[in-house]
Amino acid sequence: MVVVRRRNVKMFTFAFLLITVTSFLLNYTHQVTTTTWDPRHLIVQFSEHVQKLFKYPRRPCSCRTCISEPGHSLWFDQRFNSTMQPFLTSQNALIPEDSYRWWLKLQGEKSPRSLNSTLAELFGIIPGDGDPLQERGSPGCRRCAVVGNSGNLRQSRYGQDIDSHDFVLRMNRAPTAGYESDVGSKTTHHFVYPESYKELAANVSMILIPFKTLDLRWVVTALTTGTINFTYVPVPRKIKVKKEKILVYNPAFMKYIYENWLEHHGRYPSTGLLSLMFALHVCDEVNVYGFGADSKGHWHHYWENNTSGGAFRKTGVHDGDFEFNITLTLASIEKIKFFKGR
Ligand SMILES: CC(=O)N[C@H]1[C@H]([C@H](O)[C@H](O)CO)O[C@](OP(=O)(O)OC[C@H]2O[C@@H](n3ccc(N)nc3=O)[C@H](O)[C@@H]2O)(C(=O)O)C[C@@H]1O
Ligand SMILES: CC(=O)N[C@@H]1[C@@H](O[C@@H]2O[C@H](CO)[C@H](O)[C@H](O)[C@H]2O)[C@@H](O)[C@@H](CO)O[C@H]1O
Repeated sequence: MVVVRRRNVKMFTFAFLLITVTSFLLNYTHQVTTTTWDPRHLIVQFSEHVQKLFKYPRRPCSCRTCISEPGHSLWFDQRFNSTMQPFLTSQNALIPEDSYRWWLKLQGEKSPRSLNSTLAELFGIIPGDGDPLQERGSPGCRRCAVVGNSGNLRQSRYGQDIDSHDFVLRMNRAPTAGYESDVGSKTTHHFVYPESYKELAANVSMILIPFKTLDLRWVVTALTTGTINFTYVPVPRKIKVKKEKILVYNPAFMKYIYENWLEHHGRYPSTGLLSLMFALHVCDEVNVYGFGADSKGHWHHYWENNTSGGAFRKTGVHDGDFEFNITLTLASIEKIKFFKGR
């Protein structure tokens, strides 16, 4: 009798543990899995989940709702992959072959230099040891504002609201001086590529988005010899930003966005979408400003007076409409808050 009862307790404990661990691991990876009872498949899946769990432990989040939480929207869960790494770092400078081949075509670079030696040279100059925004294990609720460059920010009076975030992400040539009441004055991270570079305040992290090998080499020369001054347009020979403040966007993360989120629309993602997706992966709450047209249908920049500029929609590189729909869908499922401006 006692033996039977003990066996029952053991079996119950084993079944309970199996169910708990499996559901925790499946939940953890955010993947939409189809049920299959092939034992080999289950073992492979199980070991992959365990590996991911140890490699990418989930950061505790104390917001009311946290972006990476699965189970709220199938559309989101099917696209969001929390294991994708937004930065290249000195410790993680490997780009998978397929991502590299895709990336090489973005700007049709003729005879590119070796990527490995370029990255080795780059990480010999910049520390490239990650970003405090990314430090896992730090508790709390990371509130991020992503500020695009749309003219709909004019007269919006969003400035104070934007500045109240822990992290404020801006991009390209976006100025704050003179526009503080509408766009705020705080910047923690600024996304640029050589052709859109502007000098940043000393406390701002520069996130380089490389679209070609030359962009990575440009950072090296802009910090040293000053030899590169032209890519497809003139670019600054020298930059003042401190080496410690430079972070490098991961081309494999760009490809993930292009495939999972853009579903191959356009030639490659815009800086706005790259910044928004970056925020979704490193912040707990994301509020989006300065995306889309203004109330009159103009697509100009907030610092431009010529409202018929329309540069963002007119380029043949990005699918502005599809990108904007992603933003609206994210807002409709309450993963982000979208501030439409004026
Ligand atoms: C002529 C041209 O090439 N314009 C491109 C410019 C240009 O290269 C830089 O401004 C140079 O400093 O860069 C882009 O973008 P741009 O610098 O215009 O804007 C950054 C991001 O803000 C969002 N945006 C902008 C204006 C607007 N009316 N609505 C918006 O939603 C978009 O998400 C956009 O990505 C870029 O890098 O993506 C995309 C633009 O197409
Ligand atoms: C207006 C246009 O199509 N310019 C392209 C240029 O695209 C721009 O690239 C930027 C990154 O370098 C950024 O993505 C911006 O949003 C794009 O408009 C490049 O593709 C360039 C490559 O040689 O060709 C220009 O004609």
